[in-house]
Amino acid sequence: MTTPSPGAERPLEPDIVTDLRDRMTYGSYLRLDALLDAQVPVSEPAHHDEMLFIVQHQTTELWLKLVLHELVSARALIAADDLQSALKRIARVKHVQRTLTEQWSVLATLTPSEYAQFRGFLGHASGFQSWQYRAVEFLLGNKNARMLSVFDAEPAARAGLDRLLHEPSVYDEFLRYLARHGHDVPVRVLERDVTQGYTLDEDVVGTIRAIYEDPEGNWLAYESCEELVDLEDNFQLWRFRHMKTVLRIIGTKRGTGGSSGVGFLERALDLTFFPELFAVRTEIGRA
Ligand code: HEM
Ligand SMILES: N[C@@H](CC(=O)c1ccccc1NC=O)C(=O)O
Repeated sequence: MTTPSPGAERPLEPDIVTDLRDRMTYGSYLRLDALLDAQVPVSEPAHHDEMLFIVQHQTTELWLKLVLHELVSARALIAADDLQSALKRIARVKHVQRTLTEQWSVLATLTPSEYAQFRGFLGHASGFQSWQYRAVEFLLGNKNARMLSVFDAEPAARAGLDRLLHEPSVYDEFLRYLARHGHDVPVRVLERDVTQGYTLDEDVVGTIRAIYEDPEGNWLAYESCEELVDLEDNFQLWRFRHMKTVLRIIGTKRGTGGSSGVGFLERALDLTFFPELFAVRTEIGRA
């Protein structure tokens, strides 16, 4: 084998298609014109590091689009008793979450001095106004109608969120699945007002405990519980990295969205989507 020398031209294989007139191409299929035209800095003169800031947010929104696509599908599959397929969707979401959590290290290369030079151009814009992020929170059960008010000027986003607010979450559907498959789930839980955030029910802890005390007898339900725990764990890791990245970039300044800043993000770490799945850990092995 000879190693090609650095300056050597790599020959094109003879069958590479080069006449692409009137054919679908990479760029046309992926709408790269629109996608790559969408990075528009607002700082004047344009600050070098604003590109990083924009790309970081846009890639996050693209991944959130996939997360929503998968979670909406997972919820429908659970409702249709196809838990296996739902778990495949959730497995994919978990990989996306890991990518999103890792991605914070790219933004962490933005220093406080660099960010301070263009932060003022962002006005009151804030991640708090990300409708896709709010949609994921709603789908996972962290419902809060007050979060809708920031979308008054975006009717399509508001309508989509309002619909999700009134629909059962992934966890609501999981508990209904358990009830359909012989597990004790109180009617008050099955018929709860799904526009409200989900709160712990002691009887459901007992139901989950029974599943954890006999994994072999409840394999699919048991595995599903653990997948949901992974999902929440990953979500918390993303929140934690966000909070820590914000701390290193703006310290404890107030947020552009009007919140207290890091304090607000820290409080979000106390939230739990699937309270019984965590409460059961304290019970297991107890008399
Ligand atoms: C320099 C980088 C960043 C800073 C300083 C920052 C700061 C903040 C602050 C202070 C808040 C609280 C709301 C407010 O008052 O504005 C917030 C919320 C939020 N940020 Fe960021 N952020 C940064 C990057 C990002 C990125 C890259 C994303 C990804 C999309 C993001 C997504 C969010 C979301 C979704 C919320 C709402 C969280 C919730 O409601 O629990 N942020 N951010
Ligand atoms: N809330 C941030 C600003 C910010 O990060 C941001 C601004 C515009 C669009 C998205 C943003 N990302 C997350 O909050 C701040 O207080 O500096």
